[in-house]
Amino acid sequence: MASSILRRNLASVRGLSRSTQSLLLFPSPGLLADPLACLGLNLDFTCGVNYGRRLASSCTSAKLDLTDLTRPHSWYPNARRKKRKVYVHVGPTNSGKTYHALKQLESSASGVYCGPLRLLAWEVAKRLNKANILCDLITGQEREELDGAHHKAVTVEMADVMCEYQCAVIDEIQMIGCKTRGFSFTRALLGISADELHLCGDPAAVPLIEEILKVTGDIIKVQHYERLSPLTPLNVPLGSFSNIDRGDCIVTFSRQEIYKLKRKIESGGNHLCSVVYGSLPPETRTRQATMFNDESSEFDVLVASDAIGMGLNLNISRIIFSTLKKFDGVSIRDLTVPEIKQIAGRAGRYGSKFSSGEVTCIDPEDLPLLHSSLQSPSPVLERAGLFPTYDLLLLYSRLQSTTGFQSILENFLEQAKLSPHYFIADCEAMLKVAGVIDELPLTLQDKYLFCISPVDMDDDISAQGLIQFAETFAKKGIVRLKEIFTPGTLQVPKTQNALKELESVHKVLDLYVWLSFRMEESFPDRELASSQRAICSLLIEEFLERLGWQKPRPRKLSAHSLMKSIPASGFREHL
Ligand SMILES: Nc1ncnc2c1ncn2[C@@H]1O[C@H](COP(=O)(O)OP(=O)(O)OP(=O)(O)O)[C@@H](O)[C@H]1O
Ligand SMILES: [Mg+2]
Repeated sequence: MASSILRRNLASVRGLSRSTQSLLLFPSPGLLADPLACLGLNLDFTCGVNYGRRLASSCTSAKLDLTDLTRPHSWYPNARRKKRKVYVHVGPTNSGKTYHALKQLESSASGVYCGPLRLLAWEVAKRLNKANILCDLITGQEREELDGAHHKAVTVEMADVMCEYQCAVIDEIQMIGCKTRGFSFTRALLGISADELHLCGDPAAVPLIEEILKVTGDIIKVQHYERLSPLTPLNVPLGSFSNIDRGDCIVTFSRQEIYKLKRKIESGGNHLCSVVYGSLPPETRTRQATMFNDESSEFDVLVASDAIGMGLNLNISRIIFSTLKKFDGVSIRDLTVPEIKQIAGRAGRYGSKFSSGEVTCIDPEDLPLLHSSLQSPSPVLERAGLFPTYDLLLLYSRLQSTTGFQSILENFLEQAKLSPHYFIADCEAMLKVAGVIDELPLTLQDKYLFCISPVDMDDDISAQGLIQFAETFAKKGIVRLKEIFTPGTLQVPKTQNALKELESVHKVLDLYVWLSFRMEESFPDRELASSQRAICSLLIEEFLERLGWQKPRPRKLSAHSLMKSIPASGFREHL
């Protein structure tokens, strides 16, 4: 058969990852699997022009459609060789879903926890290691591997689909429907090769999971859970700010509003506020949460964005929504039912200081929406995210007349064929990166890597950081951090703008660390970047502690004293 000859030919081609070569030999038309498979492998993508021509003509004569993504389950031969027992733990927030899945993980000989956030991976690694179960921590920006460990806590993007486990946990599985990150959950769901797979999340994901797994031969068992402690929606709004009490968490969605509320509450003289929001470094978010949780700390109120919606274990007695609207990057919209339930569910965590929770709003007009949302089931998920693999894009690129990653990706996505249970991930952010690096003399693999890197292109400093890294890499093949950033020049921010700038500097250093794990020789200064990144978060915390509060407070480690500061950010002018 022409297609099997083609597969054999392709499998011997230099430049395809080992996993892809084996998949090409796997008898499936839905070939060229794993979206993230290439990332850990050292690939050589210098296939010549002749190869491109040969491949193009082979594909045409074999009528092999590279854009056919209708059988993603066949992309993962390791998982397909198993008849996995899939346990789906579903229920409301705070019902013990993750707790029960982790108990199974702990009692297994080997296993992996896949979470949606670095904070969750950290928490699980810490928990297992404390219980004397050696557990590696692997995220895009961290690799803490322990001799003899058979367990791993990872962010879902880092899940290894080539490894064999006795037990695997995928937490917050309803994120499979997330338009940007859903495809990584699909990949973990279809691809992890484990005897037992535990999925935790919202019941709204169950029909989709059952549908997707119909073709895998896995055995599925759904376990329903009830909330462990009561959550009461109040009939009255907060009223005056003098009603703010210990253990309250005020939720709002803009950074500016968070600091405004913090100042307002602290000016009352009775409370100090910890803050948690998305662009704070994750370690800062954890430390702010720890300070709020600590009964002996004076920071007894939390002001947060929806960044608290997942993961952090917080001693919250009452959630107070300052608004039920949020700007989602395009327009201002109402919060969805799942968002409201997820955030409200942080109050009254089982086993915390507050055994029952309450939820209310500042604006009385928001109460009806709050009440109805808490009583409504989340809308059933209909489709899971999907994204083509690098290898697939590489093969497809050989059939195109352009070398621009942006147009290759756009053309591919336009032609992609999917089954009704899937959607193609929103790759607007990737296309934005492609748009700025496409002209550089980089291989497709390098471009792909920069495009999937965790850069925030809406943040000017982060975007400039990425461009600087890509340009220097294209020119010299090696990016020394000191050429771009002067270590020892960071200082405690004095204004909101300086704070925002420092958050962005942290993101750029984080990006360097991320790149260093994938192109070790070209980004050799990982240690320096990590230490500067840690200093950034300490300085941010120093600022947060000083803000709105004049009384000096002893600290074990003063970030300020760590360095003598000169300019606001250590990055040279172009950053
Ligand atoms: N049987 C149990 N014994 C002791 N503690 C428990 C038990 N079940 C749950 N907990 C604790 O209750 C809290 C909530 O449990 P868990 O995190 O598993 O809830 P969840 O359903 O996963 O919530 P979410 O949807 O918010 O992630 C955790 O601190 C957990 O350790
Ligand atoms: Mg959970």
